[in-house]
Order: sequence, then C-alpha cells, then structure tokens
Amino acid sequence: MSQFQPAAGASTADVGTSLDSRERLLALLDQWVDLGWLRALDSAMARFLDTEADAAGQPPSPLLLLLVALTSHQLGRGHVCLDLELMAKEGFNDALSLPPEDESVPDRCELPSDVLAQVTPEHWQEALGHPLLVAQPGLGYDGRSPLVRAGSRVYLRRFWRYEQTVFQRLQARLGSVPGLEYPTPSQGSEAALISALTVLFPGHQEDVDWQKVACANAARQGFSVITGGPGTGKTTTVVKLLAALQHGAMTSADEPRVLRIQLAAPTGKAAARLNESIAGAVKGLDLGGLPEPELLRAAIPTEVTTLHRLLGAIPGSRRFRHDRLNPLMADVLVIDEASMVDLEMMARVLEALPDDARLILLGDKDQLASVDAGAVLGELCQRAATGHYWPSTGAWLGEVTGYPVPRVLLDEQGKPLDQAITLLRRSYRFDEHSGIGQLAAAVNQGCEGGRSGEQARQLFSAGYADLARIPVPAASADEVMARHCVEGGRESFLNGGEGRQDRGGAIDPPAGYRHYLETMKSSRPDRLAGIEVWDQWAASVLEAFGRFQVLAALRKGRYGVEGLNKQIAARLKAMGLISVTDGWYPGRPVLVTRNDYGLGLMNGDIGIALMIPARQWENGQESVDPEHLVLRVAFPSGDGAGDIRWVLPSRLQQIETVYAMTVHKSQGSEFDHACLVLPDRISPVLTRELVYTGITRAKFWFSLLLPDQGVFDVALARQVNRSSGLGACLFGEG
Ligand SMILES: Nc1ncnc2c1ncn2[C@@H]1O[C@H](COP(=O)(O)OP(=O)(O)OP(=O)(O)O)[C@@H](O)[C@H]1O
Repeated sequence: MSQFQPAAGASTADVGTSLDSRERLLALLDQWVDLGWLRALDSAMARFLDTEADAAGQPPSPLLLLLVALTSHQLGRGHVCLDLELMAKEGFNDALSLPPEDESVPDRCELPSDVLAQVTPEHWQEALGHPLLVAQPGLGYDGRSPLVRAGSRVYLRRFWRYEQTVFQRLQARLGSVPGLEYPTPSQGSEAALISALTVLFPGHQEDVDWQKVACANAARQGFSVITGGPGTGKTTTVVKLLAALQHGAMTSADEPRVLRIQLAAPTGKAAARLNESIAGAVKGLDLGGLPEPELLRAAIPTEVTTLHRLLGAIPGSRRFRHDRLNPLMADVLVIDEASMVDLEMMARVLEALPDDARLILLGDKDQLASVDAGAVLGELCQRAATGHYWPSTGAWLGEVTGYPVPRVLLDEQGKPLDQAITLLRRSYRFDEHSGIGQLAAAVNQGCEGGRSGEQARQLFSAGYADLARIPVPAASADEVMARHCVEGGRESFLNGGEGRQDRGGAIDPPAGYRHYLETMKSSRPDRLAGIEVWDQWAASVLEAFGRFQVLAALRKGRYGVEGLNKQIAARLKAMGLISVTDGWYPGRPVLVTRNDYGLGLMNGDIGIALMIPARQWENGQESVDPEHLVLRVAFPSGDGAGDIRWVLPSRLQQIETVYAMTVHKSQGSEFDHACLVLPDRISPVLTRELVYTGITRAKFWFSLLLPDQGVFDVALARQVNRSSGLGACLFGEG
C-alpha cells in the first residue's frame, strides 16, 4: 500500500520553516519567482487559491499552497502531475529541479529540501484533505476542485481530465471496458486483408517482416500504434496499410465504399515532410494484383494537415471547432510524429474522433517527448520492445501475414494495449555500415553504469565515415565551434567526407553554412529575370540551407542557441558572407516560433531573407521591377510542390535567427548534416532522448561538438521521466 494512503491524526504544527504560516510560504514562493526558479504563474495560482479558499472560510494550509505551486511548476516542466512518492524517492530538489542546475543558492533562501525536511506522509495527507481545493476521484469528486489527487499523484484539474479522457477513450477503442466498447471500424473481410497484404508485401523473407505484421495488426483494431526508429519504414507501412484498408472497404460485400482518410502531424514542419514522403510512397505503390489499382491509389490521400488545422483551432481560445459534439468527418485518422503530441492535444483529438473511426499513431517512441506536458507516445509504447502479445494475437498475425510472432514476444498476461502496438525493428535508412544508425542504437541501449557512453565513444573512433566528434577546448571554444559551423568540418570526417554513395548516387561532402550563402551569391539571377527564376533561386538557397543544421541542447549561454547564433553570425560577417549580424539582412535564416494562420506559416517553418526585385501588377499580370530591390523572406510553400511564399520581414512577429536551433525544435526535421552541440556542464535538459533525437536528425553526416566528454556520458545515463498516471492506468499498475 502506498505510504500516501490516508492516516488519521496528523498535524502540520511544528513542521517549522516557511510552512509556519501562509504569509511566509507565499513570500518564499515570490522569492523563488524572483530568482527565476518558479514561473510567476506558479506562485500566482497558489495566491489565488489561498484568497478564494480563505474567502470561503476554509483557509488552506501552507503545505497545500506549496503543493499547488509545485504542481504548476512541474506542469511547466512537462510533467502532467506532481508525484509525491516519486519526489520523496528522487529527493525533493532533484525531482523539482529546484534550484535549477547551475544556479547558486543565495544566503537565507530555503530550498524544497529545507522546507519539506520534516514533512511526513501524514502531513501531506492532512494538507490534501482540504474539502474545497482537493478532490479525490471516486470519493465525492464534483469536478470543480482545482486540484485532484489520485494515489500519490496530484493534478491540476484540467490535466486530470485530459488524462482521464485519453485513458477512457483509448480503453473504449481497445474494447477493454465491458459495455463501453466503441464499434469496430469497418475493415472489410479477412480474406480481402490477406489478398491486399499478399500484393503489398510480395515474397517471403527469412526474418519477420514487421512492416507486414504492423499493417495486419493495425487493420485489426480501432486503435493502433506503429513505432520505430528513423527509416524503419513507418511512412512506407502506413501507405500500404491505407491501401489495404481502402481495398477492404471498397470491396466490402455488405457496403462497398471509399473510406474518408485524414492525415495529420503535430507541427507544420512535420506535416510538410510527411506530405513530401507520402506522395512519393503512394506513387510508388505496386497495386497491380488488386482490382482497379488506379482507383485504389486515387483513394489514398497525400495531403497532410496539422492537428490544429484538422481540429479547427479557434483563435484566442483553447477550444477547437471539432469536439465531442461536432466530430471530425473521418473514418481513419493517421497522426505522424506522434511523439510530439502532448496530453492535451491527444485528449482533444480523441474527443473529436467519431467512435467508429480508426486512429493510427506513427512515431519514434525513443524521441524527445512533446514540449508541453505529457509523453503520451512514450507511455503507450513503454513495452513495445518486449511485445506482450497474447498467444491468440500472435496466432492471428501468423495466419494473416505468414510470419508467426516470435515466442519471446508472447505473453498470456499481456494487456489490451500491448496488442495494439507494433515496433518496426529494422532500419532501411541506416544499415550496419552506418555510424549514425549504430550510434543512435547505442545511445538507446540502456544506460546502466555509463555503458552507452563508452560504446558511443568507441563508435566515434571505429572508422565510420558518417561520424565525427570534435573536442572543443574551453580556451578556443568560440573559434572552434564557429569554424566548424561555417565550414562544415570536412577534415573531421574520414577521407574529408569524399567518396560516399547512397543507393548508387554520390553523397555530397558535409556542408556548413558557407555553402548556402555561396549558393545565394553564385546563383543569383540576373536583375531582369522573371518571377519564376527568382522563385527557383530562393528554392535552391533554401535547399542548400537544409543541408546543414546546428542543434543545441540549451537556449542560453556560449553553447546554447543564443551564443552559437552570435558566434556563427560574427564569423560569417568577418568572412564577408553576410553584411551585418543584427536585424534583417540578405541571407538571414529565420525560424517561425508560432503558427501564423494569416500568413500561412507554421511553428517550425524556416525561411531565408533575400534581396529581390519588387513585384508589380501591370494589366492584371504580376511582373518584377528590376530597378527597385526589396528584402523579402522566402519560405517553402509547405505542400512539397517546391513553390515559394514571399513574406515582408515586418510582418513576421514570432521568429528567431536559426543558425542554431534547439533539439526540441528540430523534431520532425531532417538534415543532410546535423551538428549537435553539447554544453560544458550538465543541465537538467540533457538526457538520452535529447541526444538520440539530435543524432537521428542527421541523414548522411553527424558531428558532435563536445566541450566535455563527461557531459555526454552523464546525458546518456539520464532518461526523461515525466510524471503521469496514464501508463499506470493503461497497464493496470495504479
Ligand atoms: N521494406 C523495405 N524495403 C526496402 N526499402 C524500404 C522498406 N521500407 C522502407 N524502405 C525505404 O527506407 C526509407 C525510409 O522509409 P520511410 O520513410 O517509410 O521510413 P520512416 O520510418 O517513415 O522514416 P522517418 O524516420 O523519416 O520517419 C525509404 O527510402 C523507403 O523507401
């Protein structure tokens, strides 16, 4: 039984410290806000609830006020709830990251460990017994209390609701709530599925073809997850799955019809990327053995939208046009890059999805979790590697695909959720000769005793052509980093990056930022050139920029985005590649940091400022005015068609220069050469998931700028561990 279960007769009297009085506690919260340890919002919430409860004649205890502020603080750090048991286990200061690492503690400032040193489970129990502010589900929960407590977890009400929505709707989709099952989505006959799979996956391979198994498994149920590392064929598989589903529906004996399929991704950038790859995959499908192959192909959509667009974001509100009362018009919804979907968005999607629609999540379970609270995909897939398929699931998959599920992955005690998950286990992008693939696997492979740090270190010196580790001495850090980022560091790679091939084609040596700026200058069109020529030029500069990206773990400091942006710009200017380092200038690359529906730009879009002739309208036709040059920012159109959208710099409100971007922001993107910069000191954001995400952004070249080897080892030994109750609910542990 949890130590946080009710106990009688406890009192917080004589606990000491700032828990002596509400005034002292609120003053401490303000001090933490002043130090930048808490958000103003965290302390304001405690203060607001204090006032409200006091006015209702039920003043809360100082300990409860502290709990409110800390629960809000944890939310800001991506945790769905504050887990008291975990906090006691990990140590208060570490679990709360207070003070944030690297921060010194001023004299006379209490730390959580000081304040909470004498607090016992009974004290928590008493504080959480507040009748107005805290509710316990099942014990007269009225849906109005601002806090909800479930076992040792404390939630802000909104997040408790999101978690319950996701849990209950997934359970219903999985058919594991007696009497509450959603109708099984129409899937056509098993015979139709088998014939589609036979055409889509011709031949038989020696090992299990997990792509085929994933298709069959996802076709079988209303909810499924297909997870796998980079290049394991998630897109390829989902396209085949959609073909199989569509074939089943179109040839259904009862009610032949075409399914309404929606494709979505959490960010504009990820949507644009899927847009491009899915169009190619649909075109390349060999449907020859199925009836009316071209009709079938035409019934597989290639247009991908963002989740915000799909649900119909209402400006200035958290609400969406599509919800429980106004569900989406869809029979199938596919969400790519699902690791980036936070708990709130997942709840909104599940609410807006018709009960009989099919939901398919695609993503890499090992990537960084969403920026906002929750780690939904990671939690759903926590047992993916070990299968836990019921023998009946294994037998059915074996019959339909011809690949029996290996015995080690079978488990009589498996959970309904386990049956819905398929892990793609083979990368088609990175073979055994790929250092990037090996490195990503080593980083992922357990973190006990710093083993993966050592393994990863060995890989850098094992002669892989695509990997380079560049030590960064503190004395010359700015110089070393800026040079690498501008030149691309060819000399750090085997054979100077020459002579590599990919599927028969030569791979260009690793580029740095010099490359796109030289492309900008050398291929600049003649002044008199027409609009299309300027568009093509912009597309080539954007494409050249996409060949390289510096990724930083941190925002601030010398090794963070801000410091790197400054150093790189200064070096580019010193070399005459850009004219100034601040404000707008030709060649400035910018990252959109917030969706702007008016301009049609999405968070994550990258544009480059370019000097072009002004455009004019004459006789109803647009042309260029060669005498009048203006600075405009070129963005790819986002539909994969290669068109350019030109935007006035002054209209871009939410952008930042993007020589360096955070690893978080890079999710869903891919670059020929990715360079990861780690800081010289350990910080809470440095985790295995962050390093893995950074590495897997690289397609052909990966370089690591490393001021301190120890930081790399420590980062690999730490995993993101977000407090949440979803996994425990779904796997029946709590
Ligand atoms: N079964 C297969 N046999 C051969 N090549 C394959 C197979 N599956 C996928 N590929 C190839 O591997 C590459 C990656 O496939 P795909 O884009 O589907 O993977 P992904 O998991 O979606 O990648 P990402 O990590 O970019 O999301 C593509 O070039 C694809 O054509």
